Amino acid sequence: MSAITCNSYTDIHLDSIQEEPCYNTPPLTSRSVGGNTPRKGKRIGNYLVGKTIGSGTSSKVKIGTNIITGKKVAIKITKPKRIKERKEIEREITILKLLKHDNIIQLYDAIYDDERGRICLILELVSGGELFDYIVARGRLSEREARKFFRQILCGLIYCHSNMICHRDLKLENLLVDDDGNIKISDFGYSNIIKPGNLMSTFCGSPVYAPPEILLERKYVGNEVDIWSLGIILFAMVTGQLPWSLTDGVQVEGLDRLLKGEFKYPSSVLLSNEVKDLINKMIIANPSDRAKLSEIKAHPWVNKGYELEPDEEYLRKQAEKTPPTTSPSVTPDIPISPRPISTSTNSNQQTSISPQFTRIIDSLENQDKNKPLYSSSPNLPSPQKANSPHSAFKPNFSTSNLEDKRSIQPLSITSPNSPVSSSPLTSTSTTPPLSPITSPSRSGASSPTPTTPTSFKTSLFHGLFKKKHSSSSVSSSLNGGSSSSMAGESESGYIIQPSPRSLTPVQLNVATPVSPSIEAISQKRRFSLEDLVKAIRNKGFSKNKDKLRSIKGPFTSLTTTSMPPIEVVKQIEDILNAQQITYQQNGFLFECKHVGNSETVIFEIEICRVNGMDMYGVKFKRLCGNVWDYSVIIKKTVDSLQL
Ligand SMILES: Nc1ncnc2c1ncn2[C@@H]1O[C@H](COP(=O)(O)OP(=O)(O)OP(=O)(O)O)[C@@H](O)[C@H]1O
Repeated sequence: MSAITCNSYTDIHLDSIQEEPCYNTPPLTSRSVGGNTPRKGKRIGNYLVGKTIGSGTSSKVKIGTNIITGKKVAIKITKPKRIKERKEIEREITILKLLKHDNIIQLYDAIYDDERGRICLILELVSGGELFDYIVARGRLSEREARKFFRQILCGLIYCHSNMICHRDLKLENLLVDDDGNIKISDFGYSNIIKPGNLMSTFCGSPVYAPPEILLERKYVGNEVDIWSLGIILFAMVTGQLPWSLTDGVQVEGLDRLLKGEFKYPSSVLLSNEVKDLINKMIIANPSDRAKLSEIKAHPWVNKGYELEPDEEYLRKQAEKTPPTTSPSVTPDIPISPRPISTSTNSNQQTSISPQFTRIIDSLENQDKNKPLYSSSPNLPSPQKANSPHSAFKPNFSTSNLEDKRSIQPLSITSPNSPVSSSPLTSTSTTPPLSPITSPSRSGASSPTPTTPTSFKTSLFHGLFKKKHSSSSVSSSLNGGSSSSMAGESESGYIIQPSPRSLTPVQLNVATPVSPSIEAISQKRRFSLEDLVKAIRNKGFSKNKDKLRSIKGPFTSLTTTSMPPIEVVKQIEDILNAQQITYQQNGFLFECKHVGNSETVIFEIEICRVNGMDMYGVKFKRLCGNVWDYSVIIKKTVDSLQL
């Protein structure tokens, strides 16, 4: 590479980064080789650039070899053109730097090639390729094998969520398989910090794996989005198919069912009731009804044939790997047990967030405000440090409900004799296993709604949507795999990328025999999440009233809260059901009808944002009926609300 100016770590400004030890190689130009004999070929920093092993919408991933140590890495090269793209990659760096877990891809370094406008992520190389390809090669996975992968995905995700990070783009293509058959969650470009009481509104992810709230452009908390995607992933693993067919362009087949969370299992695939039960509890349209990670990890299917729940097993393995010592021989990367501060989200919910973590949240928020991202040198562990005992997994898993309690030990790297790591098996999850299928929308262990089974012949994930062109695995690339180009954008703004590999979704509405086989569809146009959201808008699914309105009031202390509106929605549903009030819900608006002895009362309940404040309010409006009856109902409702 000629005259590259690799301002390695030019300017990341997060304090957390500075607290980590600096193992970085010094910033290099292409001619600086750290004392060793320079090797020929393209270089990025200290890395000799090899073959392309994958590519995404905005990146190319190549094999790199550290010219000093000879260690192989993956180099994700991005050339952000827009601020949004740059933010995404910077966010990915920021978040990846915080995460150290065996089931999450490790970031070793980030190199800023200012001259060529590139940002290069030096990542742990995962040689087995994408889980997507793994499934394609096999048609589908046995439940046993799916369980093994699923437990590992769960471990990584529990770690993320307990550290208040949601991924928001979980899909088979972002789950890499290493040489030992272990999962590594990758691509944290859309990940975000879950800030208690705050809702997210960015629509992101991949159409096939995105839940209704994203497609309908509603606000969401974050965790539930990942749970939905997890459900789709499990469905795909065990059936080799997707629950819905979202066909090319704006002809969105199966969309109504997707938005309602209705799907059917292919009749050609014999599945256990347990796995269906678990999938049914994850793929649920209403985000607050989706199973929590604490329920999922305790589910009988997840633990069949295993002694411990996934995270407990992980901790045990970590403890076995780390020899017990009385005093830590190495200073932890991040302080042990940072003094927590409390962020109260509501009376029942207490969240402890370390000052360090708060800084990170603030930094990410500043990113959103277009503040400069980089101002100081980040210090990332070098590849040589990848297996440091301090990369052990230490979230607090003893909570019975991770999402609800949000009791976290963010980023606490615990020394081998710290309380957490010394007793890794003391997790005391009190969450009972999930009960048998309870979802009212699902009958038995199968689909909730009678829909015609459909075949999954081609393009399950690929031809339909934006799909990365990657070689089938790193190994094949090492043996001379082809290179690929970055995805381009068409004039219309659609992402067009010829896909050499494709899978097919369940073709609902088409009475063809179910086939789990996967055929390749090439040259099929993909469409992005944006296109799908537009299509939904055009179809009129997404109405304004689905959005949270911002109003001044009037509100009282009994009708205001900092609780996420989605939780308030759930409460209102429960209260109305308990009072036997019929209602129709449109996003944050409930149109209610109470048939009394004398008269029918019709009224509205709406959850709104309190103008200019980070609070939400519940607003009531009588449309018709007796005022006295109405006030009795409202009093009861307000008294039952726990805001
Ligand atoms: N560490 C790694 N080791 C091996 N292969 C990798 C690694 N990271 C990424 N890849 C390959 O490169 C592909 C693209 O990477 P990645 O998903 O991170 O890119 P992206 O541009 O963020 O993708 P997207 O289109 O989802 O935005 C992956 O699907 C995978 O096949």
